[in-house]
Amino acid sequence: MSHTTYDYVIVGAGTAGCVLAARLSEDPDVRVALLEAGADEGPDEMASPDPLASFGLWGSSVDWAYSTTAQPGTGNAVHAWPRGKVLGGSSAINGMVHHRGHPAGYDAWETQGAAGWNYAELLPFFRRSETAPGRDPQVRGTDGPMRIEHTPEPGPLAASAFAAAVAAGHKPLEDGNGRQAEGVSWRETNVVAGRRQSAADAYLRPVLDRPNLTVLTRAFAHRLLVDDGRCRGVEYSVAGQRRTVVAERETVLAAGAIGSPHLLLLSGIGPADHLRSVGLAVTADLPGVGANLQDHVTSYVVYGSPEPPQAAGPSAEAQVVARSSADAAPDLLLLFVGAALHPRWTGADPGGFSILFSLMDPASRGTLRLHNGDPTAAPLLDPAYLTDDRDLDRLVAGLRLARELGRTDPLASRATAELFPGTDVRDEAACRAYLRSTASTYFHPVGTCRIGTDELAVVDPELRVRSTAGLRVADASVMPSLVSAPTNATVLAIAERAAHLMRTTSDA
Ligand SMILES: Cc1cc2nc3c(=O)[nH]c(=O)nc-3n(C[C@H](O)[C@H](O)[C@H](O)COP(=O)(O)OP(=O)(O)OC[C@H]3O[C@@H](n4cnc5c(N)ncnc54)[C@H](O)[C@@H]3O)c2cc1C
Repeated sequence: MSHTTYDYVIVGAGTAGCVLAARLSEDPDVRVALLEAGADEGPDEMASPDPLASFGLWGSSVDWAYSTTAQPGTGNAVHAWPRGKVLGGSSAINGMVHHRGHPAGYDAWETQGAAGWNYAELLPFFRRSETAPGRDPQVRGTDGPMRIEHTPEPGPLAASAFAAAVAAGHKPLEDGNGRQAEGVSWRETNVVAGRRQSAADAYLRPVLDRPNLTVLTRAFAHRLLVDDGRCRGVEYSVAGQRRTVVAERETVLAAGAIGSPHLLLLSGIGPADHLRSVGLAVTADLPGVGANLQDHVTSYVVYGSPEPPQAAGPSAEAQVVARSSADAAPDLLLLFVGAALHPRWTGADPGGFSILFSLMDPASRGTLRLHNGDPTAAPLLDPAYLTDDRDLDRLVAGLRLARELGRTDPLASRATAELFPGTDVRDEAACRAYLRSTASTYFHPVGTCRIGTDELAVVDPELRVRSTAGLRVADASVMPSLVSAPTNATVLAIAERAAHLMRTTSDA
């Protein structure tokens, strides 16, 4: 087996891994290796600025193509869980929305035991990640790698949706990522000059010529090398050849909310009973690994419209952060889409429009578990959608809010009919049944290696794995709970902070 030695070994070149590789290799005296199971490039559709075009990437060479276990809370449906497998990871196949969400979602992390993880502490790292010209520089970045272009001029339908949201009582915000986050704003996207800007485009490609940075693609990590309580590196394979890579300082898992807990479990770090049940030796009994799995659930109201179909490409769309009840935290996100979506992401028709409504802080919690000890076998993914009844109640409130928008002018006069759920779905029981049969993923699993200090925490507030020296996790898996926005901007900030922590805190 060939061995190569670096200071830092990062597993996974997704959103977080690209940030970590770029930031850690800024110091010319450290040697950084970045391992990625996918290739360096993928199909041309990856560059498309049209979020709906990303459906075409599902099941392609750049998708892990996971699926959930059958979900009793959504009529026993099995939900497709695409995840990026290419430089840029899921940021190379996602919907490109750039949104932080409401500060309350971050402050809740600290309340749950993630000391020092709140919005105020993360703000410098959000700012460091982006360049948002024309925005308030106290809260938005001015020189970060992720460039946020001005929102394009809205088409008539999108302008009507924004105006209807204001007429329905949602506060108009000049910047949805600015000082105020609750209300209606124009969605920002990771699109630059008409092309997707993944984390690889923003962070990694510009620094690929650094002599102290080695990027290994098609390098599939099988397990961590743990010796005497310390992680020494990673065993991986390229084209069927087994290799090891040694980390003299630290190994960082940035393999995502599925990949990172999966690798910990395959390395014997996780709940001892579960590891033994699949025949793996226990390296460290860490019961929280793979627990706390959660995901945003979404459904939609769809209207027919005589309007000409919206041109594909970067478009201005209205988004609303709202509350399911006056005493709730901001827990609903409504997103206007200028196409008639088919249920559960099975396609879209160009005529008509949709209002997605999503529950942003679900109470339901599920698990990621090993099927067996084979690293190439997909793990069992059970997000336990809508198993906590409070989630369904709040989603019913989301349906009500979305319909209220659809009934409000000037949007109402642009709709011909409510196609889904349809006007016969009215009473509480019918709405609940509609939601159980249509609710699906918003593609934002998190939480499987949660930050904290209690028994079930996987990493401490410096992101060090609680059982094993020389090992951190820095990606979507460390989020204790979901925030009121899609997760990519949050992961950029987590990884920015992780790079800072790695430079300033010891690894033991
Ligand atoms: C279809 C879809 C739409 C989305 N839409 C949006 C959106 O519009 N806006 C938004 O903010 N968020 C969106 N998200 C979510 C967002 O993209 C993710 O939360 C974010 O990219 C997660 O970053 P990460 O670094 O944690 O993981 P990832 O970006 O998934 O990176 C993990 C990387 O690790 C690699 N890896 C995993 N296991 C191994 C292994 N064993 N060996 C080597 N490499 C490995 C993977 O190939 C991947 O490149 C969407 C996600 C999807 C899938």
